Amino acid sequence: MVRAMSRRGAGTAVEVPEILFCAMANMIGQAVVGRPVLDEAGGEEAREFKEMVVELMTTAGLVNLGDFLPAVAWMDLQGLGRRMRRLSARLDRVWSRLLSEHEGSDRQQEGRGRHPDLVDRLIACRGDARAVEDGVTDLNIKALLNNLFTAGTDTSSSTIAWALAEMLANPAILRRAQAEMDAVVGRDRLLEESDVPRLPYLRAICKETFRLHPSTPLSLPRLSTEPCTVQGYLIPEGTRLLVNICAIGRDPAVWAEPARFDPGRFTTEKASKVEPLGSHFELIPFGAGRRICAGARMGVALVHHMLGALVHAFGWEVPEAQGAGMDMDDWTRSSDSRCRRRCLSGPSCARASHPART
Ligand code: HEM
Repeated sequence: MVRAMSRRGAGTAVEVPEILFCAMANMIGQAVVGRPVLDEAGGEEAREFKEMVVELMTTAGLVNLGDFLPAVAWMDLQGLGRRMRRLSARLDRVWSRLLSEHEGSDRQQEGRGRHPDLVDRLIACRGDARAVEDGVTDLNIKALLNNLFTAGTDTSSSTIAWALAEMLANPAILRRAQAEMDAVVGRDRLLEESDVPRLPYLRAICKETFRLHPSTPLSLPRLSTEPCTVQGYLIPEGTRLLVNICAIGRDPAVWAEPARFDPGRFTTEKASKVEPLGSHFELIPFGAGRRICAGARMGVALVHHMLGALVHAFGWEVPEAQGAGMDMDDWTRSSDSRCRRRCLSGPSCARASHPART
């Protein structure tokens, strides 16, 4: 990602969300199918894939009348069911192509021999009734690809885009982060993942972004399997539950000046121990408990490393052509439903120019 950006030359404007999304899909591709899946410079294929992922997440998050009035659900009054089926068919074509390419390439398969990727292992279990009750089917594999690529890409890339946008809006934070990196990493090489434990301010910036801009603001809908009482409220069996992650991160009873982006709040000795991985309930961008995000540790590692690499390697500024500056509104501050899409795919500010530093 950093190489692709520097090839564009100093001072060129880059569409940050696009380039991040592409890098993210490629890293997940590397782990899952053993190769990058998109052209690293972004382009049409990356744009189309990102569009599908964002549409999937926004459509799934819309209020569907049929959920509240089951008697009329079959009419699909808002057309959401039709929209999801169309989208699902488009995505299914992408996964089918990936799966058959994976099987088709003997040379690649030989190369992977010693280091089988996730799909190699799943293919090896296909039809093996001992592995899973009815064996693993192509449909199972495609569903898993769908899960990993959609849940892992836009979540991580929009978090990084928001972090960068907040740093551009607060240049003192950007300068402090770069000073920390210069002291720890220097300017002769790129920042590596192993540097992250020695960069407490970078980690504080990531936590503050997880708090203020969680990529999954209402988590995923869950269903209670038995009745229970929570703080005096009876929740009957079969209730659909949404955890308002966004409101938890902005609770004024817990966070001073909750609307302010202030990584400093995580630099005190006590607050620096608050981690976003589900054991501190005031900060749960990945959910918590048994159904916590399956990729939480990967998500944290990717956000730290990629944000760090971008901030360390380049100087950042908003291009003059952007005019009045950045639009930092998200869906919590607007009744416009398009803002929800914007919140998921990152702020509209994220086109930035990037003279290289490293
Ligand atoms: C910044 C990055 C990410 C954030 C903020 C995030 C957030 C979340 C949240 C809030 C949930 C719902 C948890 C719940 O219901 O309690 C979730 C579920 C999930 N996430 Fe992530 N995620 C991120 C990255 C990833 C990555 C990198 C992957 C995999 C490559 C991933 C895979 C999944 C999967 C498979 C689920 C569904 C788990 C289930 O079915 O219970 N996520 N994520």
